[in-house]
Amino acid sequence: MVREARPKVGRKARTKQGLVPTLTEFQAGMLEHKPYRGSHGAGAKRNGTNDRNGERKRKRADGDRESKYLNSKKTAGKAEKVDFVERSSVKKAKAAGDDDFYDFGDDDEQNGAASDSDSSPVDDVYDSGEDEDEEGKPIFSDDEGDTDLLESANMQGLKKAFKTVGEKDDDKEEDEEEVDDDEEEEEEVDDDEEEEDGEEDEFEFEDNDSDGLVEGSDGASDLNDSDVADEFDLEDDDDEEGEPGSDEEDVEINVDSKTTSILPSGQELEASSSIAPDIHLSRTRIQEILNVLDDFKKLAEAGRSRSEYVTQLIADIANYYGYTEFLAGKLFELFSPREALEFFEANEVPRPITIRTNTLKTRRRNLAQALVNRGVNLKPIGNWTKVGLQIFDSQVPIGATPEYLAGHYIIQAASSFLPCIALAPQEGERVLDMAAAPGGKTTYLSALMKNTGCVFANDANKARTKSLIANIHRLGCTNTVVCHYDAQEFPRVIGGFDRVLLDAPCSGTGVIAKDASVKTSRNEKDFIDLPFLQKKLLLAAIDSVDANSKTGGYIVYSTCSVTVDENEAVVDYALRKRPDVKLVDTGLVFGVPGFTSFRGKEFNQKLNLTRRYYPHTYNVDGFFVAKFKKMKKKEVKKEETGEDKKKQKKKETEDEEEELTL
Ligand SMILES: C[S@@+](CC[C@H](N)C(=O)[O-])C[C@H]1O[C@@H](n2cnc3c(N)ncnc32)[C@H](O)[C@@H]1O
Repeated sequence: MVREARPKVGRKARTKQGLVPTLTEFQAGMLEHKPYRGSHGAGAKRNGTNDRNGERKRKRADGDRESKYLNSKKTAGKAEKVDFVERSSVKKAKAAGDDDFYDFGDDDEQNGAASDSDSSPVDDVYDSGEDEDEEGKPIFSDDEGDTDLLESANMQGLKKAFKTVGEKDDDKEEDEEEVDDDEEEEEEVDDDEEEEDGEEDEFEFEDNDSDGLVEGSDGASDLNDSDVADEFDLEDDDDEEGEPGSDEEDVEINVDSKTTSILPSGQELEASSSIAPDIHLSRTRIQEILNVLDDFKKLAEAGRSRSEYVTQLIADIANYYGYTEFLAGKLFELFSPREALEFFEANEVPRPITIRTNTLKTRRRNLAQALVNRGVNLKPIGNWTKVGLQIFDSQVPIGATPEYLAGHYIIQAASSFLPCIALAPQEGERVLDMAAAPGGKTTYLSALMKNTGCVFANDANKARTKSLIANIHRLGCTNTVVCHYDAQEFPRVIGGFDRVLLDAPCSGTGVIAKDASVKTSRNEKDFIDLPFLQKKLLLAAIDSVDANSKTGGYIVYSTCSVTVDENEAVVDYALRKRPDVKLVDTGLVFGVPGFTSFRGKEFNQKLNLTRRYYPHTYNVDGFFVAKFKKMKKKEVKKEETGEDKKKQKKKETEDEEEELTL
């Protein structure tokens, strides 16, 4: 029986006791991982590469944090339950023969299963995320090259992360289905051959989830609900509130006794400013403050304002997770306090390894079969993509298989598929990919166009075009022209495109799980400079599109950042500056609608057509996608009603003010 855990939209962790599970608990969860499919299961071995110093450091820091936390839990009399999780996990690890169970920070050998940047013959291709732009900060790409920090087993980790104490398994599917053969019919390779050789029967995917998201779990645990409850001592948590010994009661007692002392006094604050921050104090207080914020009237200390609690909460989050207070605050304000915590927790866990089938060379089922034969455990990502595969574990380096070298697939983050799907380029069109390196999206566009028409793949950074060219060659994209202009120079360089993709340079706040340096490297100036560049690039993208294109006239803007400054604010600006474009539906089947207002700022109401993606909701990188349609002159006139004109006037005044700040 296959059991699936899928993070859901807006799902809240039920933290009746303590925080969502810690990294140690996440890792403990990994040991339950079993291969979803195929007879070459590599057990709980995790994927990764040798090139992961930053990641190791982060994990060590997390390990330290965890052990500190466990110590603090013990002193707080809570040790038993946490300790039990540890002990039972160790037992499982031993049973599974996993000697490296505690070696989370130093797993070079274990991680040979994924793209190995040290040994891969295509080293140069994997440079994104490590390259530096002119300011010396990384340019973020969610594609190949960044994936070498990913680990397959984290899906189970996320499952544990969001399955907090007492939560029911309501999101698990027990039914297995074969993937509908119809979906394969839409793939590029001719179906007829397939039917003749009857390969459908040879390779059946199981259970393609109807919600179409990236799996939040390995989907392979054979524990049933009661096993899970036994294993992690969850039974009590489903008890009625207030029952003796229930965790609910623990929380109440905890809160009652601490409401007066959660926030530090002035003296304590002064004293703490001269000593090193206490991570386990922060962690405990995070939960206590969340409890207070849940029921402020009842639980707040007299004379303390909500903002005092929020300020302390942000400081504790910054301290515990290692962010600057500035960035912690900026990200915190996107969510409710509890959801913010889910977001920060999800940033501590790598996203699943995913690959995209290159339909110019093969079809997904053939690729899957070939990889299964090599000892790769995988399954389709979800219903929303016919070309994506999620890798659970592998006995071979995913970045160096013969299929990889032959260009049958590219290692690509699932979120990175989204802008290409939204752009939906058609055969025979002229398409511009304005910021293309290392080419994950360019090569997808090329495949969607079946190597017809022309994709202009541009990147301002000449060094990065090396990896772009390498990917284009490896994947056999013959309809592509590479250039390296500052994209602001379009359409002067060349214009009149049917479609333009602007996957903009951004702060990378959606990919913190991949690059923890974002936590401390981004400052206020970045969130002025980057949107400034993004706005200019977006206007250039719009101006490069032919409104009279017979088949297109579309622009897609995307970032792997979750901040409003880099997303809705940029799109709203473009709508004001270019009345000949309107937002249209992205066609993406999942994603949270973009903000139509944020912290007192009103945006164009059509911003609800844009889509946001978060690691904690969909187990994909944080991402943003907006799709515009450039209108013909006649259409623009029709759109402009009297009401719109009034609004336009108001916006123009705002624009002028904004110009002054830019
Ligand atoms: C998010 S990455 C693009 C990832 C790429 N679309 C992919 O899918 O592989 C952003 C890219 O923008 C490029 N870039 C930065 N400023 C640029 C500019 N002014 N014009 C064109 N490209 C620029 C960077 O070199 C970087 O490769």
